[in-house]
Amino acid sequence: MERNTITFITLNDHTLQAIIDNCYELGMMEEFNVEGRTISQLAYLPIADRSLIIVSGEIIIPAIKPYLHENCKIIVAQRTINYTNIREMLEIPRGMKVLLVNDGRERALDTIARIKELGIELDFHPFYPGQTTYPQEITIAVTPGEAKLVPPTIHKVIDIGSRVIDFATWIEIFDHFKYGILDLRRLISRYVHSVVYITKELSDEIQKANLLRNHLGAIVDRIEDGVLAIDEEDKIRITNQKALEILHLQGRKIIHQQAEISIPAHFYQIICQLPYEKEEVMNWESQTFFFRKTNILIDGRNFGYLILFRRASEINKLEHDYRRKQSSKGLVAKYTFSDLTGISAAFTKFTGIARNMARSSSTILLLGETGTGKELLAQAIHNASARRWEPFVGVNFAAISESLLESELFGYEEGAFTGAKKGGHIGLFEQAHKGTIFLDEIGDASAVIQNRLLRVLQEREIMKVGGNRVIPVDIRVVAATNRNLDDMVQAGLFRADLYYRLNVLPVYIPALRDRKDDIPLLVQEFIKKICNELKRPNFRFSREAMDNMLDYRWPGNIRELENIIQYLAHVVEDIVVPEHLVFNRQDKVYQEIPGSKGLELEAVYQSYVGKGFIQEVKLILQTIQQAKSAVGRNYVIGQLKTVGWDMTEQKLRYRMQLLKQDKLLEVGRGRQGSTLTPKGAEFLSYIK
Ligand SMILES: Nc1ncnc2c1ncn2[C@@H]1O[C@H](COP(=O)(O)OP(=O)(O)OP(=O)(O)O)[C@@H](O)[C@H]1O
Repeated sequence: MERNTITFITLNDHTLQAIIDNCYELGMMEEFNVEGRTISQLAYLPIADRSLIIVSGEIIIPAIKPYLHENCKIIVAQRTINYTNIREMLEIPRGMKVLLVNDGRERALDTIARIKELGIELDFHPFYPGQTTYPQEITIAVTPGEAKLVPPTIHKVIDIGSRVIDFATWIEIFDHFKYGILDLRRLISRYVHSVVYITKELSDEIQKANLLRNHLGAIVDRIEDGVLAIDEEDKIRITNQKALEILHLQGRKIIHQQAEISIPAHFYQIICQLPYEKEEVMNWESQTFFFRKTNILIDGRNFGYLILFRRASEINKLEHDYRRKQSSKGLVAKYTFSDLTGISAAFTKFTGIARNMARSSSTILLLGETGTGKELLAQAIHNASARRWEPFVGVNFAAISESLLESELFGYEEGAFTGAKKGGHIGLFEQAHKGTIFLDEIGDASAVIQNRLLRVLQEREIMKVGGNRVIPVDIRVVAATNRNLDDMVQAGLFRADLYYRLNVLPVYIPALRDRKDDIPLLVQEFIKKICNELKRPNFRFSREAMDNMLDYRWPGNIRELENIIQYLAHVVEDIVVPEHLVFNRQDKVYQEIPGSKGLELEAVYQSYVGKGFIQEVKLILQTIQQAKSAVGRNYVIGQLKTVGWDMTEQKLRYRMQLLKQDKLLEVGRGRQGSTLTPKGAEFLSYIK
């Protein structure tokens, strides 16, 4: 039997191509001879005699008439979008604003209507030549084959291809050729086949989405915060086991349910009132919770909000564990501004300045006499800064021997020198990464160390001893000294460029004699603290004794005051009188405070070896022993110089303090001298 011929005539090439492709997809080549022409081809490609003409729009009929036989039948095709191309569109979140771009207003509106018929719920805005504006929040465009008309500012273009012949038109074509019911069935099955294809694709997608959702569920369940995601229609979209446990909803299915009726009423009230993007503390069921509420934004559109919540007690535990871990490494700042005692105007002023400076990340230089509280203040600054959860690392330049200092500060690589630990060593700068490094007694740093410090402060990177890689470090520097750095710079003892790097935000801490108003309060605080430690009743000062305290010059500042209270706690019953005060007495000797445990001489010896001090300690003890009577620090420094050993007063004070702690020395206050204890003499002969 001769096959029927159908000829599609369209205005442009790509519409024709899309229609012919669709004929292949639907298997229409088995039913008909299918031909296609654009209007411009009609002049040189004639149409077969008995062909049925199908035009893509009424508008082109007058233009094609001259090329057609008189009695030929014309069908105006109804066109619809090609289902096989809609998958990408289904991935756009429901309700989102989308630009529908076509080559004319009517065709744009028609395409929108067709898409809507498919049940795709997007908020379409038509766009066609001649239009210049569209809602600026739109980022996605859908177009049936007119991608070239999409405005360039749109991020994503989904081309669903040119529209094809709809089902009703195919029936009209079949009817024209008087096809029977069996043929129609074939047509329907071809159509269904193409729909099944897209359904299968979709079901694959759904399967993938389900898998992803299960994955997501497993991940969200592992989060230790309670999680609730609520969409813009107040439906619960995501939750986790922790949230269900806190809300007593275990075993209940609340996903896709209305939040207002599924969540306990008071909790629901709380989450509705929460501000966005801000940590908030709220009570629920007499427990304190930390909440955070965040908008869920996808491609600029709001899809509801996410709530994360956790019991404050759990956060405190975390903090506690963290602090314990850090403090086992010795990297924690214990003190905060509330641990600083004082009421004087000078105290209020310098603590106020320091508190403000804490907020910035700039270098701070603390200047003040010994014992004025520089280290305490450095810790308080760290704890008031944004870095408070990160390490606080202190380095005392008077306390570490020169030979160890470089590797302590910068670390070393494995094999850097004989005796270097396997795996190398992480230096203090690296340990302080993200936190604060406190450079105490910076005036005591040697020229070599000053040089290397300058490089770290300039470059914010370090190189380990024996290493060749630079390691970036993010640190906040707080430095302190009781020496006059200005004078040291003048005398060429301190690098001017390092001084300027350190002296960014200077804080001057006044001596105790210049803030006498603080003395009674400090006395009170130390009595409370020390008596509590010793489990003894508090004592008090007579008016005369307190007057003496106010008149005294306090060369050792608050440290000295604390030591005096410590001493008094051992010798005073109830009330302190002027005779108790050591600085009033002629002999000026502290009585020994009982209760210390002796250390094994070897252990003491090893501890000094470990600090790199043993040689210096030996010299100091020898010098004091040879003097036969109590000697002051200046005497020791002078004697050490004669044997070629240069030592600053600060360094000597620190070492003598250690010797005193180990009960090897009896160190007097101020200008009182120091003598060896019997244990000190024993130790000296042991190390000799
Ligand atoms: N405002 C204060 N309130 C309570 N205690 C304080 C205060 N200032 C200092 N102290 C105490 O005084 C002692 C000395 O303080 P700190 O070690 O911080 O002084 P410093 O200036 O760093 O001394 P140095 O220069 O000798 O190293 C510490 O025991 C500290 O706890």
